[in-house]
Amino acid sequence: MRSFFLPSLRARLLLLVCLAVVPALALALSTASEQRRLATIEVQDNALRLARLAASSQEGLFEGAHQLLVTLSHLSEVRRGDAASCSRLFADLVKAYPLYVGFGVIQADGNIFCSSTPFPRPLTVADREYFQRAIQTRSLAVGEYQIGRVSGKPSVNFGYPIFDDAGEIRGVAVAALDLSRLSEMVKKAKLPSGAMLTMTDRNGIVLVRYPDSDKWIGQPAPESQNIQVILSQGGRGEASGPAGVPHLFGVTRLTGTGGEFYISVAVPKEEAFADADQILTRNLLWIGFAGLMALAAVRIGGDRLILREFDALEARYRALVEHIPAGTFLTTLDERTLYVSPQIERMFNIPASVWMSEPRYWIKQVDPVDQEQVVAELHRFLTDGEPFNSDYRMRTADGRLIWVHAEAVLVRDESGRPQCIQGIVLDITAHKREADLREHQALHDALTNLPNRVLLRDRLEQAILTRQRGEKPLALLIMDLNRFREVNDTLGHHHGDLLLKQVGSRLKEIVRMTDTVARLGGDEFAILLPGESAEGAVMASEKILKTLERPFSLEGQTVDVGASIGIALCPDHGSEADLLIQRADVAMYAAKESGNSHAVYASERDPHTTRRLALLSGLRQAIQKNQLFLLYQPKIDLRTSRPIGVEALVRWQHPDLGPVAPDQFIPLAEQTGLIKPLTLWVLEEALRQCRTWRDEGLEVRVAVNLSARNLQDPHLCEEVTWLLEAYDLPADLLELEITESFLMADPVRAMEILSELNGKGIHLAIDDFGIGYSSLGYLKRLPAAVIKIDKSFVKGLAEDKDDAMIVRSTIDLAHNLGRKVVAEGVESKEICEVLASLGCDAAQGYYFSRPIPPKDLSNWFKNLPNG
Ligand SMILES: Nc1nc2c(ncn2[C@@H]2O[C@@H]3COP(=O)(O)O[C@H]4[C@@H](O)[C@H](n5cnc6c(=O)[nH]c(N)nc65)O[C@@H]4COP(=O)(O)O[C@H]3[C@H]2O)c(=O)[nH]1
Repeated sequence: MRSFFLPSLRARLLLLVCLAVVPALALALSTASEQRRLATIEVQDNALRLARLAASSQEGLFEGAHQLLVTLSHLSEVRRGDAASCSRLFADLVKAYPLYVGFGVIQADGNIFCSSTPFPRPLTVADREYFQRAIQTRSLAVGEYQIGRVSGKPSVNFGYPIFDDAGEIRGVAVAALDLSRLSEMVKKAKLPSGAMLTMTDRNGIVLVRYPDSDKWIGQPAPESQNIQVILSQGGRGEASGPAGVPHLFGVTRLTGTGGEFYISVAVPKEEAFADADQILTRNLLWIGFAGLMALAAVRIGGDRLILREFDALEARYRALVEHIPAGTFLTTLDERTLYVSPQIERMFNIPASVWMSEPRYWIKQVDPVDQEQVVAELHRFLTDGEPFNSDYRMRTADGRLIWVHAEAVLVRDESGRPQCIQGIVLDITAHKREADLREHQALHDALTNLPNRVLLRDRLEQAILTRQRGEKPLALLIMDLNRFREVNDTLGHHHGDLLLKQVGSRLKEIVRMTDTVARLGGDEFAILLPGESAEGAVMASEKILKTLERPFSLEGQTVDVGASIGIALCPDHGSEADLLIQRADVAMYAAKESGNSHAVYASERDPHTTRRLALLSGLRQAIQKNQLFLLYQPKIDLRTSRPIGVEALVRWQHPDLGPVAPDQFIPLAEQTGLIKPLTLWVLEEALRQCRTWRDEGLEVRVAVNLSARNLQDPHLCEEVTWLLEAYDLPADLLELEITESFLMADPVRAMEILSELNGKGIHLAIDDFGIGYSSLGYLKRLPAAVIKIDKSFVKGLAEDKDDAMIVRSTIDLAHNLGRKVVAEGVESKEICEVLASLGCDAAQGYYFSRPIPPKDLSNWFKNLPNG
């Protein structure tokens, strides 16, 4: 990570400094260029001025030569044709005019007539251009560079025609200008340093050159080819000078001289630009110096003031990145790893160099099971720019499979273009394991490890959905154990837990793999049977009940528990999970109440159907608004034929539905909890009536029915006692009838409550005896004084031998246990007599009286034979 971006930062700072220097550099260069341009103009102007100055002085010289020759051409020595005197004159004249190397006269044929310099043999100059032109033009002609044939010196000759009196040309007077002397004159011109003044003839041959005149006279001037061009530019220009060195030129042409001469002043460009170049050099030095200073400042100061800060920042960032409990990474857009933090190296035991070794290396480590998902999510991330956020499995170097949580974002530049991918990776294996465990715990029962209600509901929903697609039936069984409470209360919770575990194991053993066994809480289990019809569900229930018949061994204690199973079917009883659970529950209670071990849901027994819900709300109001009333049916002693008490039987006059039989609303009240207020209402009403009768002098024991739910009410005994006290009645004037099958639903609890009630002196009777199959041992322990034989046995007493046998053995059994027997449903004298013959103590039934209102009962009592 170190120096990951600092070098580039430093380089960028240095680059900034360099960029800052560029404008200064450009300014210096453009200034220098301007200065050079101005210097060029100035130097060329100056050169031209000097050239013109030199030209005008040369023109004066040439004019002097012209005058001199005109004068000479008129001298008598010249005109007389005396060569000797002419030569002498010219010899003297040379001394007087040191600028000339010689004077002479040339005859019209070109032969030299006389000369300031003696010449031993005849010489001709007829070929000289100046001579020819002087004759042709009949005026002054100036020649080109030449080496004098008489003087042997370099010169430029002036020729002027000599006319005779007739105006004919007799010859040409000549003056040879000494070029070396001419150069001497030029020396006086004030030339700028390094400048060069040159005079050339029309052939570009140097006549005069300062400096180095001796070297150049008679030589072709290098710049001569450009002279015409420069002249065409107004006399200012640029050309290569001696040794090819570029020069700035000022050039002028000598006019009115009778010849063609050029004077130029040339300054080497180097000299011309010396000032500008010097300034440029100085400026460049300053800029360079300033740049170097800035670079040094950036390198030293930048490092100290800025980069050190960045370094510290980077170190802090690195410390943070490398110490957070997550690995961080940076990749290119084509997933080439640029950086992985040490956490990632440790997490996978794979060094950073391996991660970086090839593009998309990381994807190889993803578990093949998750690869497709990861690649798809990555594709979405890279195309849509949505943050990458995913959990998947990856393989470590040592082959372990770990769960990781990865998040990544695209890092963008200022214009929003993605530059690279940055992200974090967390090892969530432990977390995942915990979450799985938590999920398992949330969905399973801790004791049995079976699915709990939540998971059952979920699976049920799934099964319903699958069924809808496949049109397969589905059965839900809800089961609770019959004697679980007994085990719990007698052997303790530990044994209760063991029992539940064993029940769970047995249930799991006998169901199919596709079935679900769940514990709903307490001793309640559910079994989900997908694809099972009603017949199949009944068979499964029987199988379950059979497997539970085998005794359970709980740490040496052997217990028997039965169970009740309610069955609900999809779609017959509903297509919603909650409804099916509720209906299987209803069926289970129905099974319990009916004394059967299993029952399929039937809407008639369901308190939740529409009619039942309407009844339920009506019943609630009926209790509050006194729409209930009691009828009383007497019980007759079969030996004395005297009444021994009455049974209070509740009636409901529904405002819309008319009379509603207790068979319809008592189970409803039991299933919904309304039974408690209802029982209290009946108890109070019956005791109030008993009080009234007593006040009227009629001492009659009133029997009130209790239901199974009343036996689970811990306040029952207290409330009954309170009512007896409230109506100031002795406890033995109250009898409580409890149906045998209710007792068997929770025998331990029933025993407790009955003992408590009995302890208060209240009479107890077991109702509907014979259908609940109570064990003899249990019956023996019950504190009930009376056993009421169910009317279903009594009815068939005259014809059915089995019924007669049951009634007889019940009477015998009861008597052996010291209990009285009351027969219910006695409708005829014949049955009454059979019962009496069997030793039955008392009877109740239509034969004696139907259930009647209390005032009718008072009359009934009074009308008895022994009234
Ligand atoms: N066929 C026939 N029936 C006879 C004869 N003699 C009496 N009965 C009927 O037999 C039932 C006797 O009451 P049960 O067995 O306790 O059965 C009762 C009892 O379990 C329940 N019940 C009635 N009142 C109450 C109450 O106040 N509280 C509770 N918890 N249950 C009650 O409702 C059941 C039905 O009550 P009822 O309809 O009043 O029906 C009464 C009564 O009218 C007869 O000779 N032949």
